[in-house]
Amino acid sequence: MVELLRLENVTKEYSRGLFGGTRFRAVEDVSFKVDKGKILALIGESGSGKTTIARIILRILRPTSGRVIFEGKDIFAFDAEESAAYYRNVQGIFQDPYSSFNPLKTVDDILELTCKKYTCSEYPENAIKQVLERVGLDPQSVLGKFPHQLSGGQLQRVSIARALLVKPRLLVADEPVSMLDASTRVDILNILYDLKTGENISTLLITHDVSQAYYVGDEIVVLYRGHVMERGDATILEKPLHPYTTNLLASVPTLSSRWATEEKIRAARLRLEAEEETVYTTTGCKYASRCPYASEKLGCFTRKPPEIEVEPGHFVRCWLYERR
Ligand SMILES: Nc1ncnc2c1ncn2[C@@H]1O[C@H](COP(=O)(O)OP(=O)(O)OP(=O)(O)O)[C@@H](O)[C@H]1O
Repeated sequence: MVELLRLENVTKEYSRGLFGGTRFRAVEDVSFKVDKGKILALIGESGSGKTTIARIILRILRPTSGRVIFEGKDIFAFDAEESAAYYRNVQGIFQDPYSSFNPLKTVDDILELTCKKYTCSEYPENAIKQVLERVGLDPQSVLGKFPHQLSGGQLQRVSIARALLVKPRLLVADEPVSMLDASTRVDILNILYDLKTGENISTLLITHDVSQAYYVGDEIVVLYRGHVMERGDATILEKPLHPYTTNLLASVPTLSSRWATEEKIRAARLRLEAEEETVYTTTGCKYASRCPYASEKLGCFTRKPPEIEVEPGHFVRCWLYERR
């Protein structure tokens, strides 16, 4: 496997509170790599730091510490030429396709502008038709239309087509299908899969949905409150080791189980709110207050667990796996 991008101990602190007086770590000591021609799925619940990581990789944010290495070089040490190449090589696809486009411009205008900015081809019209067909759109059905005249699924395909115009090496797709209906979701995930196998394009797929991650992910990274709790190839979702991953998989709804009662939902929400503040200041494991296995004896409440390689390529951040 050939590495394309690597995060090394990335930490991001934000200012919080009145006048930004307190600092808190939204992302802490995160390391993982994305290989060429592979899909890495980054899973995490709301607030776990997924978008922060995406924004760091897209160079919208700088990490407080740690490095992001693309093809062997720190992306925050690039010169102007390398930065321009990076912005071409790494393209973002976002959750809400409607907010990704200027509502006053037609699809042709939008794609031509991208072509002009990146001089994508000698024949922009042909290039545009080609990428639209690559994402399963009939050019005639979308060219000349404004974003609001297209469905969410069509528009998300247009945003992937726009990214493809510049021949990227890596797509950073932040919840790209969470606003789409179930069948359109699968179509878009299939496109990411086809781009990987056909054009060797890697994807960092950010999602809160474990089933999406398992559907297309070659590698999986499970994030909780800014920490990577477990990572490895897709089989880690078949035999999860971290109590958080196990819990996450157990909470995937199935047709045989009905939605929880109002009371249960309210209790869960209250518990999460109560945890919110303590979890960011804990000196121990961030999952300790919810973990059924957490104990004083293991040190879960006082010691931050390191990433432990439990089997080759399978990392778990949990004291249960400490070799004694
Ligand atoms: N600019 C900011 N200033 C202060 N806090 C921030 C800022 N951006 C994000 N945060 C906080 O950092 C934490 C991680 O946010 P982030 O958006 O990265 O999470 P996420 O996993 O993408 O969540 P979601 O799925 O809800 O988008 C959250 O607690 C959020 O409130």
